[in-house]
Amino acid sequence: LSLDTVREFLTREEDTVVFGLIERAKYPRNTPAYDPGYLAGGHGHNASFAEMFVRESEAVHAKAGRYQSLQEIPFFPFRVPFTLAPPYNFTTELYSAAAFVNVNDAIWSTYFNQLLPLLAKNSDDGNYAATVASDLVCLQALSRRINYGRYVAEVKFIGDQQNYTTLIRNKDTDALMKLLTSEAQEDVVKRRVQKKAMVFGQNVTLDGPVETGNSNSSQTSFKVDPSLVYELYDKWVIPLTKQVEVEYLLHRLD
Ligand SMILES: O=C(O)C(=O)C[C@]1(C(=O)O)C=C[C@@H](O)C=C1
Repeated sequence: LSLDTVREFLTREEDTVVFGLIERAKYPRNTPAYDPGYLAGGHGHNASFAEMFVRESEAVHAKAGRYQSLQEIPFFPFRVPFTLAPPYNFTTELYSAAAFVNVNDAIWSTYFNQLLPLLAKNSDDGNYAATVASDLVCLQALSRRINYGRYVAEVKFIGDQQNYTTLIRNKDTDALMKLLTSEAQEDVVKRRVQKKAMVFGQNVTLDGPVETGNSNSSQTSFKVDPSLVYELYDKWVIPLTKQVEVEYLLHRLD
């Protein structure tokens, strides 16, 4: 594990996040799928259709061993044994006391409350199952990307143990945040995801050249607004990743 390899992972996840958003943007808001009142009587608590779908899907994934790899953390922790496949002997680069640090709760509420209203058109076509299936893909991609901050933090800790150890001992959250931040890198990431939204989200036709999405072609319309993807990273994805990094570091010497 090195800073280059963890950054490569984050870069590849950008593709998954952007494609996920493009797929979700195919469907309208479909608000009943998120309304706890829609499933009357469900499972004895007020879960929305989206929540039920994610919970049931994750149970299948857990059974298939998806969360044996620490790269992914489910939104709903289970004690479901994985029975569909033989175990794989994963090695982990993470420090065990900090390995399960995650911000899935914050990702969940940010996705449904802040992002979806900006992403999907405000109407209802009844395709709730397909819609929440695409939410699940987005949530998994965002969670994998953001909670990968654990790996980034491990690399940074190993690379500068002396400074990090002092700050961790002092529980100096602000100084940790400062030490792990690279504004130049954040700028690269935000501009790259915006460009990916332009490249992946253009309409491809056989006539004419490939649309480049440059600002003087006013015809160009993208499946997801590239500036929304920039903002998603600027306001949520990067800050939450940094929160994971800080929380991981705070447990790095436990
Ligand atoms: O690449 C890093 O160094 C990271 O820590 C990841 C990340 C990001 O979320 O993209 C977060 C904090 C840094 O300021 C820069 C980028």
